[in-house]
Amino acid sequence: MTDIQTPLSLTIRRPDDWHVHLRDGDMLAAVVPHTANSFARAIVMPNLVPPLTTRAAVAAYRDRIRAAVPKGVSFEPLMTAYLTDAITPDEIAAGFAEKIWVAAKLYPAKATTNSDFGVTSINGIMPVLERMADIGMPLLVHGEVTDQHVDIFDRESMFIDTVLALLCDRLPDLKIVFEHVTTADAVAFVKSHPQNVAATITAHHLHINRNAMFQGGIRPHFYCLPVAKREIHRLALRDAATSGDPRFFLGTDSAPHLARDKESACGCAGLFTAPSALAAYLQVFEEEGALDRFEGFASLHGPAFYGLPINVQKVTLARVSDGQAERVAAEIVARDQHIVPFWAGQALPWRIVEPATLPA
Ligand SMILES: NC(=O)N[C@@H](CC(=O)O)C(=O)O
Ligand SMILES: [Zn+2]
Ligand SMILES: [Zn+2]
Repeated sequence: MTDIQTPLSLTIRRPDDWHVHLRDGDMLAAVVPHTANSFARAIVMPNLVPPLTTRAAVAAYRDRIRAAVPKGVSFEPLMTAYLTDAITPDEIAAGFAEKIWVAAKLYPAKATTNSDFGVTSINGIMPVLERMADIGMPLLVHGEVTDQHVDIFDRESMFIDTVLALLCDRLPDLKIVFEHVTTADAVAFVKSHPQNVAATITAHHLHINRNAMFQGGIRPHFYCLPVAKREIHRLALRDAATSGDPRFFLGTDSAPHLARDKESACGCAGLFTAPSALAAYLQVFEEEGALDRFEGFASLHGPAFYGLPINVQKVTLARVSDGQAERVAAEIVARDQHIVPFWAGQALPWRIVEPATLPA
């Protein structure tokens, strides 16, 4: 008996990535095509060295990103400002009014990669946050406390209790994106707030729990921040992502680092997921029987939160059989940059089949 299976396919508005790191220089050139291939727009994080804190620096970076987009592909970077203790409400509001940036990013100082210039006290930047609430500008938050005495697996839930809940009480109108949530606590927090509090969820946190970092040995390519948590948290994230709740949307947190910087005695945090993220998300929705909710998560909820139009372009994705599946490279080498991607060597279960080339 032959088993003929109709290939499963899905046509949706072209998705956006609401949290990505594109870096600069050769690394930027190496990674932009991977994001632009899957996503129409992306919120680009400002944690360069030095960080992007002025209109001039962000506008110049936006030009460098646009120049790195392959010909024939349409991709629009949505820029963000990096909040420091010193940044002024006027600079933040001017960049927003001039459409140089669409949001500002709060990195608690030393919480994660390139956050040394981040904010040391939320109270200290209250005038900036008040102005953002007034003008409807979203605050994007890396939500972890930085106290090294707090267990690394508790830093997100502790941030909710000691920082985020108080901020939401104090500025109930401020639009907040709780970035790359990793815990059931964060999911519950977002659900218990009105629509002005939302969250991004990464593909990797939907796939791995903390065991992945220690499977048969130490696995630096599964180390990111916030660090992956227990299985119950991964399941809560899968529930939230596939629930259809518009407060949860796609943000890969694709964060490339040179392989040698991760494969080190003190390896840095961040997973390069851009090449495989879309397929990785889709697999989750397929496994959860929620393919009909994928478009909301990937293409509709984010623009609604940011007050931006949804993409006009559509893409068709198809389930590919194992024999025909494209494999993610074991290592991506471009412009002399050696990067190990998420799902290295594995077959991608879904791919974009239409349009064959993404329109400009
Ligand atoms: N997620 C990470 O582990 N790393 C990010 C920073 C961040 O998003 O916290 C990076 O820039 O490398
Ligand atoms: Zn972060
Ligand atoms: Zn990030």
